[in-house]
Amino acid sequence: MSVDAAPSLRRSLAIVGVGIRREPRWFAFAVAGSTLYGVMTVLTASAIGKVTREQIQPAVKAGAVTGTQLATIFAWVAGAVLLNVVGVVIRRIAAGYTMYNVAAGYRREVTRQYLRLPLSWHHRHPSGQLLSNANADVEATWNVFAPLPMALGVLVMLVAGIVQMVLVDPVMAVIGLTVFPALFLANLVFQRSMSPRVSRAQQLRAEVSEVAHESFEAALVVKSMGREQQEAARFEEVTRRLQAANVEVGRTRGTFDPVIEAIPTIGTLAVLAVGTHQVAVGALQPAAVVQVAYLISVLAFPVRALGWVLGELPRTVVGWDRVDAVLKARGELAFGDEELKPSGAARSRLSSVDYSYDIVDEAGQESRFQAIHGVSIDVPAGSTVALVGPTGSGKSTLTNLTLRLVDPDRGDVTLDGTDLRQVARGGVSSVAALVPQQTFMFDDTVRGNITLGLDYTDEQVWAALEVAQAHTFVSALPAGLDTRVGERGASLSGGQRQRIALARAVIRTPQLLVLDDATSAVDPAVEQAILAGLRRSSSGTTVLVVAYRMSTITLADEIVYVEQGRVVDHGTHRELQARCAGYERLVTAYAREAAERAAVAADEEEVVR
Ligand SMILES: Nc1ncnc2c1ncn2[C@@H]1O[C@H](COP(=O)(O)OP(=O)(O)OP(=O)(O)O)[C@@H](O)[C@H]1O
Repeated sequence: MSVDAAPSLRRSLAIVGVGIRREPRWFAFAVAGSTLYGVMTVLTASAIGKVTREQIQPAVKAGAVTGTQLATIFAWVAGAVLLNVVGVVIRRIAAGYTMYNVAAGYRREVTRQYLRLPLSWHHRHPSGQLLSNANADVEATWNVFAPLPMALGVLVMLVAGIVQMVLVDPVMAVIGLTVFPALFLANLVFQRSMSPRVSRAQQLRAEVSEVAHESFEAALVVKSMGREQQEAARFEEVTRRLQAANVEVGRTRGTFDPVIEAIPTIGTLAVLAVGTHQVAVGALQPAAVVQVAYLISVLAFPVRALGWVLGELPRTVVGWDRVDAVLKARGELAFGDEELKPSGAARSRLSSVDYSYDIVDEAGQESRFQAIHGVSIDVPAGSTVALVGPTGSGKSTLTNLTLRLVDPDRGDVTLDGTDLRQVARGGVSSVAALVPQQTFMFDDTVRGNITLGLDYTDEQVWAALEVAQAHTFVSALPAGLDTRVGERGASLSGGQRQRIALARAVIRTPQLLVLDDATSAVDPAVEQAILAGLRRSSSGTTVLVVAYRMSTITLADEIVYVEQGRVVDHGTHRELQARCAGYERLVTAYAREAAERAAVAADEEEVVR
């Protein structure tokens, strides 16, 4: 074995050990079943030797076979086969339980870890890769449990078989003992050439799933931009590479398989050649030759089973490395044990906060981009504060910081004076809610999308829908609250989805409600009604709203104006208009856009009349 193959074998065995420790009982059952099979196979050889000696040879000599002889032969062979079958059934069932239980456990862990890891980690990992980690990689890691119990159990068979061979005839046993090392060596060479090829195929399988996922996700862009051909070509390119890698794996297997198959057959032929000569010179009984020839052919199987395990081990290592990278991913948010007060509007503060994103370029080089520079924002309890700033100025990043979806690199973020890093897990989300730019709908009913499984009454749901100005359209839906919205809310318009997402936040009566451009798809009049409704219904709520419309901005008690990740100014709309040139320019543009839209709407009305 090469120098670098040894640690990899040791590593893969260590990984297998991890799996065994998770399902020791089922694994022990599987090995026991396999051992029964191994022992019975060897005993079958003895049974064949015995019936040859005691029943077949006399029958051949007599030139006729009696009913009793036939029945005895049948009873011995059938008994041995039955016990073999029992061993196989136990091993298969228990190995299945071992493999699927361990894989299911790891799938759950990977998924739990995804949900635990902060947004900053998710920013760096495409969802196709996550799918592949939770699925193909977990499978690749634990597939080894299919052949492993058999390989371990039949080791017993190998030892017992060799002992039996030596007992039957030492000369012929020497032939056997040459066959098995040759077979094992051929298997080792086979595994060494397979290992890199199998690793590459596994890596490419993950890549195919990543590209496929991205293509399906981007279906709308691809179709609307007429990029079907290019996207199909991109997918084809990666699948071709996978195809080539799999063909390479098949070719290697195809080259070795005949050699590995041929070795025991050559051994059996050698035993028959030497054996018949020995029988002819009267040195050996025919039964002994039959027994040893049978042993060589059946013992080739355990050696092959060991080969299958060795064949699976490279995939185990590749799969494990990818799964383990997720499980060991750092950056999990640490939680404290502070509780936030259960009700009443909360005061939210950011003090001298810096935040940087990790960026990975085409060449895989990591760097950091500082998006937020020394920002301090105070949102007094019960107030409505608007965040205003040009595109890319850091507004969404600030909302993420406010709700501790990410932690600042420097400075701190508090709710009612408690540093969010000290709050217990789940504490922040139980008192604060975010309605993000991109709304997500589950393929569930309207009710399910609002309650998210919590126990709210229909009255509460309708009240939240009313604040979100969604009650009219929901009551007009065919099944009202029970209407299914389709995958990602496909059966709803963008504005309707936003209003359901808003109702989802409102029903929780949060102490802090953060709206990140959450009403962009509803028309200004409805938006005005929503914000007025929020103010009326939410004396117990503080609202931080990322605003793009004059109507939203003028409703706020205070406006914070940001540019390039820095707070440039804050105050009332009038104050900022008077003293902040950047703000003035931006809101003038918003006002102009609103006026143009109103003019178009008026024209359309005129045409209709
Ligand atoms: N996941 C990310 N990785 C790297 N950089 C990011 C990431 N998300 C945002 N940025 C960068 O951080 C800066 C602030 O982005 P942010 O989304 O907070 O701006 P914004 O003011 O909300 O923009 P918009 O008004 O367009 O929604 C931008 O320059 C953006 O390119």
